[in-house]
Amino acid sequence: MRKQKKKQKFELIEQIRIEEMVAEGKCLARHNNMVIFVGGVAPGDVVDIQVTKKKKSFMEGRAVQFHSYSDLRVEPFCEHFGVCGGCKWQHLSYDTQLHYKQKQVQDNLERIGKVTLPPFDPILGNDRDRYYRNKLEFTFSWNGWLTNEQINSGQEFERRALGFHIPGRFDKILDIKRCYLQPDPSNAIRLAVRDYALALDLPFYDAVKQEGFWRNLVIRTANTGDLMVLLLVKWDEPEVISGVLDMLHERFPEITSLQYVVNPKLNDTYHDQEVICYKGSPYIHEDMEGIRFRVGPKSFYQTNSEQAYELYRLTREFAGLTGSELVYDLYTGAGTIANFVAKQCRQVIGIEYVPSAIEDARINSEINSITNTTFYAGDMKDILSDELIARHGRPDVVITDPPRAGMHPDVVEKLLQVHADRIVYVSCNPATQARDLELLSDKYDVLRVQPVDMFPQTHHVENIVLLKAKPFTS
Ligand SMILES: C[S@@+](CC[C@H](N)C(=O)[O-])C[C@H]1O[C@@H](n2cnc3c(N)ncnc32)[C@H](O)[C@@H]1O
Repeated sequence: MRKQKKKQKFELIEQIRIEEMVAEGKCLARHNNMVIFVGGVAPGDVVDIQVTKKKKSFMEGRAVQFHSYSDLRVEPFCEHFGVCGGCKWQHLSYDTQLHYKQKQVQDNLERIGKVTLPPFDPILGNDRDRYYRNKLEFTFSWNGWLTNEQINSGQEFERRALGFHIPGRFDKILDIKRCYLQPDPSNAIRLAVRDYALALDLPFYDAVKQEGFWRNLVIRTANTGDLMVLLLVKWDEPEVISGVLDMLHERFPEITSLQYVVNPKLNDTYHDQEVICYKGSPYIHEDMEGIRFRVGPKSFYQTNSEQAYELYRLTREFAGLTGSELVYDLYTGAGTIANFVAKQCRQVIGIEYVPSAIEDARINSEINSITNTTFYAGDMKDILSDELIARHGRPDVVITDPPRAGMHPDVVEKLLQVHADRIVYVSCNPATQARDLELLSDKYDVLRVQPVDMFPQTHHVENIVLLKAKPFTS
């Protein structure tokens, strides 16, 4: 018989003052020269901490009792705060959030990057600190998460749920009453689908047994007014699928794209599944300065349209384009930056791992009559090769927007060899960006740093850095 691992019980540290906000939205306190990382608190709170993990140089814990609250706190506006995995910084005012995001970028660049930095531009906040997302994905569950209050109330609650994952739990879903992330009619659509499904006898998904009919619901609201709803179910049940989609069509005439997927697989990804367009168009469109981006049910598009525009506008400004430049757009996704800057330069080469994103990138050039873009699909470290550079020429400007892990060392090495005059480095992870900046620092100076907030109420921050090639010294 397998032995049950005994859960170690660590100490309770009483009446400790939270000092600072640090990486990943955690706060830091100190006890007997040991650092403790705690979530869900604010600098200035005085709390009792139950230690949950102990390492040589740090501990992790959770606040179990509050003795006094920080002045930085505000009342969270969402009833799901503290349970739901999103919007974990709602207990801080938006100005405080921006302050800590800017600090997070500065600390990382100074501590890890160890490069000479110019004065930072102040973080660009989002005018809209709620309802800023254009896409949300909800999950059905046969056995939703009950809060402590619900359990302690002794009442019976509907266990079937449609909502978001509890942090760290693949199998537990919080039924969402109202979400403040996506504009109307997102909440009304989700609740209508939930009520429709509850009234029928078909099972909500069980993520442990990997069975159940109702799986996921994706809602996309574009800045053009287009609205896409995508329903995912486990097996084909034509009458039920038509029933729910007809109900949506009737109640929400603003839906421009109504689609569904029968996903019989064990996992939720549908990129390899057929999407059936039930009513309306198979696509929605986003708009940026008159450039239309076609977004299909499987396409990637930045989830905050308003701030994506600000991010791209600043990226283009940092690139200092005059019309004559050859630009390489690394990690181009659906070619959004490449197409956005194309009219201000001679030619853009976009490179991206995902072939379907590259198809979108090409289509987006085509529908906007952009003829000076060329896109390649493949791993950056293979595609960004001597052969590619011989074919297209040495870039004047490189724009790079890698995933959270940053750039592969071979890619950084290639950029050092290529030695473009300017690199605009867009990043969603200041720690890996700082690491890469240090690697580039032999040949590049940092000229500008501009954090941008794409995700209010969370600790996430985007950062744009302009690097300029140092003059050759031989
Ligand atoms: C942060 S996104 C940038 C998207 C795009 N610049 C935009 O603004 O929409 C990073 C992109 O890098 C791509 N990617 C990740 N690893 C890659 C690799 N090894 N080679 C090429 N592309 C990669 C991902 O598929 C993703 O589209």
